[in-house]
Amino acid sequence: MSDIERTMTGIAPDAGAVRSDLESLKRLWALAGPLRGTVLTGIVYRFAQSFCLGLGFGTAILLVTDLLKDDFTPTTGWALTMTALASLSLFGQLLFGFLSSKITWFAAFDLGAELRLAMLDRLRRLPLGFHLSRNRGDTVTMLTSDMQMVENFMLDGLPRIAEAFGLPIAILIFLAFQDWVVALAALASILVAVPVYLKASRRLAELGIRRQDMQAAAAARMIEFVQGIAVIRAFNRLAKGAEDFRAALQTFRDLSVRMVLRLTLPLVGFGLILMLGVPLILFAAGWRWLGGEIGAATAITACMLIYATYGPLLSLIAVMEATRMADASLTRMDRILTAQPLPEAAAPKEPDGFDIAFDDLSFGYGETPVLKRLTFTVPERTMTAIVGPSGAGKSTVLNLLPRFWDVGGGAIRIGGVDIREMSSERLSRLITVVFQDVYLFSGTIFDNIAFGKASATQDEVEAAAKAAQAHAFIEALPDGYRTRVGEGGASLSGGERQRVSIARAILKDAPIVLLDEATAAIDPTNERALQAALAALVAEKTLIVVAHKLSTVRAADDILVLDEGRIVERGGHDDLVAGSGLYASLWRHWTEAANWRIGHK
Ligand SMILES: Nc1ncnc2c1ncn2[C@@H]1O[C@H](COP(=O)(O)OP(=O)(O)OP(=O)(O)O)[C@@H](O)[C@H]1O
Repeated sequence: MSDIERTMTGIAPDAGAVRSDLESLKRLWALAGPLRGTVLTGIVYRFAQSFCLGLGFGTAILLVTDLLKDDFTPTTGWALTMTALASLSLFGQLLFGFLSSKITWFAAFDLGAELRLAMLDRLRRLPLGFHLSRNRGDTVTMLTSDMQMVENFMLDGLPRIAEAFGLPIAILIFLAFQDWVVALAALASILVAVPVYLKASRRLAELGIRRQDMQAAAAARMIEFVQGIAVIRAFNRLAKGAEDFRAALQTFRDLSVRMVLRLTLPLVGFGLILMLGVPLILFAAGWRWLGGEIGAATAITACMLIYATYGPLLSLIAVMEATRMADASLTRMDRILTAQPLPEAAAPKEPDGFDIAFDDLSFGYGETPVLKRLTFTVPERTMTAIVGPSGAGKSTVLNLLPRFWDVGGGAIRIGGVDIREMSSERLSRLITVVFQDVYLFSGTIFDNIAFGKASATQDEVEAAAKAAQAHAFIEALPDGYRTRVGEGGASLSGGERQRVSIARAILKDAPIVLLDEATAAIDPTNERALQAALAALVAEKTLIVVAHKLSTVRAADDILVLDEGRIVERGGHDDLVAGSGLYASLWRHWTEAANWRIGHK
């Protein structure tokens, strides 16, 4: 793997398992789950369609060999049999062709839908760290083009493999009835060529995965380009964005060319070995005819059928790339499907109350410890503020409560129950998180607020919006609550977005609220509205807030001062400010900054 690939894809070189075609088919088979029966029926129909074509050829053999016999006199029964066989071949091809197309289309789409749902479910259950360490564009590509590759393989590749074998098998059976030596001669080159094909395909596996990764990286660059368009324009870096995309495409192209080059020789080898069957059959047929073992008619028809035997198998060459692409897609999807989700409690417990206890808690995102042996409790319906310098680990404390990550050492208990022993669904109902960065989904304002409670009525949504001081500005929008906001809430101001997110949290009405206060100063009107909104949200709740504002810190029942992942001070505001520790110095800086702002107004 080249440096540029590693940089662009962010994927470790050993991240993709290299599988043979047969192993890939097995993997696909395992993924097909309950649809296996349908998939198999589709393949069997396609095989039958091809077999029926072979029946046509077989009928022709019988017809010619019989007619060429010296002592043969056609009878009505014979004519009827030939007509029936030919009709059966034609009718079978039409019928099985239709059935196979119909059933494989349905199976492919059903499988695609099932796989997408399985992927989304897995994505939902994976720790947040997994998502943050991945490129968002890569996940999107996996859910779109990788899925498409697998669907196409089910729809087209797999049936074509069945088809490639149906006709040759039918012909071989007919030949075997005529003369087993000729049939064996026809089979010999197939037996040697197929392993060559499988080996060649396996050689392509690793390149195929890298090629798909690069394609995903190119798509990711495009997504990044669109998402960061404002920054790119502000810094006049349009050319840089295009350059990155071009570099990704160039690497993708180079890998594709290498793949074709690497494919050429083994595929020519496969074709050559297969076609060696032609002289072999000619020799066998001639030898058997000269030896008087078979009639001239059999020898001639065997020679005529040579290309019908090998032609369909040669079409496997075209299927190889589709197989490799589908396999690469499967390998990429496996990175998600086989990633370890957060463990779920086998026998979930119910919390007794909503007090929170951090018990000797340690945590690091990687090797470096971020939180070091924190022990503190937050009694029910109280407010605890966490303060400290940037990077001290304040947001990390909040991230561990909803299990965005699992703790490294120690435990977090809510109502006496370790959060890992509750069901994730119960834990999610217990906690509302209001982030610094508000995310609104593309949809109406109503949908965005109702996100907090699936069954919310218009009245409930409006009541929550009123409490969050958002009703007035929502009513003033062109379509009120039915106004659509762009992805991320693009069409609203920062303060408006925040109040919509608080309305969403109010509607959820969870007993524990985690609040990562916005650091950016906002205008006084918005600030007042925001404070009122927050007051409505946190009334009667157990609240932990990462505090950046003087008003918030003063209002807290308890203040934790965090520095380099440790609690260095703890207590009420008055006691802490009277001391000479970190809090007193932080407080001095805050008040100086506030006075400075006021003085400069
Ligand atoms: N997803 C992550 N992956 C790896 N390291 C992280 C991640 N998030 C935070 N960190 C690191 O963990 C440490 C604590 O970060 P955290 O965001 O908890 O600090 P904070 O006190 O909230 O800072 P701030 O006040 O600036 O928001 C920092 O050194 C940060 O670089």
